[in-house]
Amino acid sequence: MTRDLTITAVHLTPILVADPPLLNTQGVHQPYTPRLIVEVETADGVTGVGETYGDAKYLELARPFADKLVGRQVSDLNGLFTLADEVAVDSSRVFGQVDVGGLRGVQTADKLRLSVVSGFEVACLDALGKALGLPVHALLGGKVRDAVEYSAYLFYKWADHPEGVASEKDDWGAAVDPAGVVAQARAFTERYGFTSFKLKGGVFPPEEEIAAVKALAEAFPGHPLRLDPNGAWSVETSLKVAAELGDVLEYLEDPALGTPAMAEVAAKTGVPLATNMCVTTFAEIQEAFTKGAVQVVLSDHHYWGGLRNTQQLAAVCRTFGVGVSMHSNTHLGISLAAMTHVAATVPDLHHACDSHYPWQSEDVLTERLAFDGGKVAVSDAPGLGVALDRERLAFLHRRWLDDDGTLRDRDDAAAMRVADPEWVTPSVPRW
Ligand SMILES: O=C([O-])[C@@H](O)[C@@H](O)[C@H](O)[C@@H](O)C(=O)[O-]
Ligand SMILES: [Mg+2]
Repeated sequence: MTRDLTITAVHLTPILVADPPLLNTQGVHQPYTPRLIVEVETADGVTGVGETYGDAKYLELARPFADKLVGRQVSDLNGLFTLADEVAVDSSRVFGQVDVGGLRGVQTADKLRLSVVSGFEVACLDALGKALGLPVHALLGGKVRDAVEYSAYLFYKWADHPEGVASEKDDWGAAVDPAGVVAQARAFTERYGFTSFKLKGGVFPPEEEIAAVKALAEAFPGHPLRLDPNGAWSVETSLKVAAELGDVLEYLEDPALGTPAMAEVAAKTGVPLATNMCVTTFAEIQEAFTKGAVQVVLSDHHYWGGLRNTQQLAAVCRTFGVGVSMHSNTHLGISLAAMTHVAATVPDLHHACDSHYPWQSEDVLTERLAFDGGKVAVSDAPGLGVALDRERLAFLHRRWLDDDGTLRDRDDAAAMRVADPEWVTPSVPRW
């Protein structure tokens, strides 16, 4: 049997999906957040789907990339990086852009480019898997586990988005103190069976966040707990928090910003440090590992450049005795499926992965992925094992088209200014 794996069409659909008012150190999530859905079609009529960040700067790179992809083989995964280099040269305006201090670490042009590649890589793997009748994990060398564990991703949050903002109502309620955080954690366990918990910090003064983690430790004795202020603390504050919470934390995530500060913290505490901010590219590994700045790297397959790069990162971490797990930003089911396939192939995955998915009430799939006992079962169906709901996709795309441009780029500080006009993104360290 012969198959024609030539890519005959690529469709890019930017969408806006509902997002609750989750607080972080930069502000609050907007009522809708942009994502980009990628579809790759082959000559044989197979379609593969991918998902990545959907802000304008990603779209600017994704469009020329999509044009260049037509005519290539869906199996040419290495070629995606060469193509990205060509697009980067053509789009030198975007390529030169550097934005320091985002929640995803230093946002270099290289990372933007890799995030775009990841959406196409996942779509190509999905198409290839469907064409060959193999699940994505088999294309990655095969699963070593049948289910992947995720942690409950707790956020301080308001009950509603600020008044006057059109948005979907969520049923989580507010969480702005230790009791609210514990109630949210209970809801997570009841709804999804999670057994480990991560609290997004950097929102309230450290003493309040310490109290919240202590309350979690009391409510869920012996369960793995993490706190992630996204680099909002000084070295001194980080060490105080580590001393207070050392007995109950699985790890502290990005307490201080950047490798030198993280190395200073790591040198003076026994609490393991994790990051999705100071090690976000292969180029950042050497300094961080040499200085002993991090004990766990949280891969985000989007900005690491896809599932195969995530496997390579895991291999480097294994070599240096550094742990690996998965970071998450706001995402939908295609990305959760992709994360689950790659996580299923990583041998030493000793920490539950992060996922924002429970916070997303909307999706583009006919059937949402389910957490059972805090785990997602690894699909053995061809490709990712998910199906696109075209009506939902069209509806969410319509929302993107109707937006006047204010929500097409995620801006947590702008969302906060709706509630507090004086708000400016705090300088770092905040405490
Ligand atoms: O969604 C958020 O507010 C998070 O803070 C996100 O932007 C981070 O990238 C992330 O979840 C993290 O672990 O740092
Ligand atoms: Mg983090």
